[in-house]
Amino acid sequence: MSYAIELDRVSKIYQGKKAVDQLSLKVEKGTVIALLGPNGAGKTTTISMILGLKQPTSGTIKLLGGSPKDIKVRNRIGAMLQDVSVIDNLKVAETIELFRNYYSNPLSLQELLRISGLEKEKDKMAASLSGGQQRRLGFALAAAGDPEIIFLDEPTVGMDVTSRQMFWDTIRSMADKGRTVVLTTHYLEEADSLADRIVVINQGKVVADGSPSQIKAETTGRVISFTAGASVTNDQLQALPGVIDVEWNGRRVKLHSRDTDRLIITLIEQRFEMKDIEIQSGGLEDAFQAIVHSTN
Ligand SMILES: Nc1ncnc2c1ncn2[C@@H]1O[C@H](COP(=O)(O)OP(=O)(O)OP(=O)(O)O)[C@@H](O)[C@H]1O
Repeated sequence: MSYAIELDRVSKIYQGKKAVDQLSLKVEKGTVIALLGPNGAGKTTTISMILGLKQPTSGTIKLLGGSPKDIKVRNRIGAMLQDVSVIDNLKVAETIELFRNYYSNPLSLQELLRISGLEKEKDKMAASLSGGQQRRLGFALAAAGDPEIIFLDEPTVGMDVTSRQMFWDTIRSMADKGRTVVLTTHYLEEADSLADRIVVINQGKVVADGSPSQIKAETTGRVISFTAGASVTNDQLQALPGVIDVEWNGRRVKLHSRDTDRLIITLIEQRFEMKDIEIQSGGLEDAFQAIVHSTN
């Protein structure tokens, strides 16, 4: 099996602090993979190392079977990083043309303007675009060489709802053409809707890995939330059978459990002081919170 990306026990240490810790990951070609994790988890550092922009402290990385620093490999990938910097005094179309010229088989200017939704802005100065439009230009530049793997670091930050939906459609059509897409995002809905595979990173380590439905099913099951009376303590709740995680927000409590039917009966039998009880099936948001909580 040839993988698009292979990381073998990769670590990155900054001034004695481990940003990425013995991370191993294999990504099959044609996958849309989302890296999720709280701020500072190590997502951007991981992507920068895969791209050859940062050197791992230890471990090995293969990109399309070769070295991330190999120019032939680099020509087959595209990246949209968090800070898109535009070139002064160039129009949108001119900027895209400049990038197209780097590649032997670029997508056409027309196609790039279309997939980034910048047809109307093509004659505007790139520096005058709004934040969301600049990110779309960043996407057009990342896609310019018709890459086999495209890396998107927080791609939809600052995009309005329409742009985001259009962007998602574009990502899906890239995946349909067999392209590998690696994205980091804080929008769990985005990961849920786009990704075949979600890898949750916390403190530089992979703490969960699976399809969105596997992540949801394996980790949380369901959630009971209620407003707890003054007598209810965290220790009492943690000790209840089947409780995976307890989250507090003021006096509002969220109990994660695989068997909420049994748990609600226990809570009532033990006469816990509860108001405004809700039972929800856990979504990706809850799964994510539970994973991060339990691995902190
Ligand atoms: N150049 C650097 N020098 C020192 N520490 C750094 C450097 N870059 C990142 N770090 C630290 O490494 C850790 C991982 O950072 P990284 O940017 O990879 O996280 P992230 O998951 O992308 O976060 P976010 O979601 O906030 O973008 C953090 O603790 C960060 O402070």
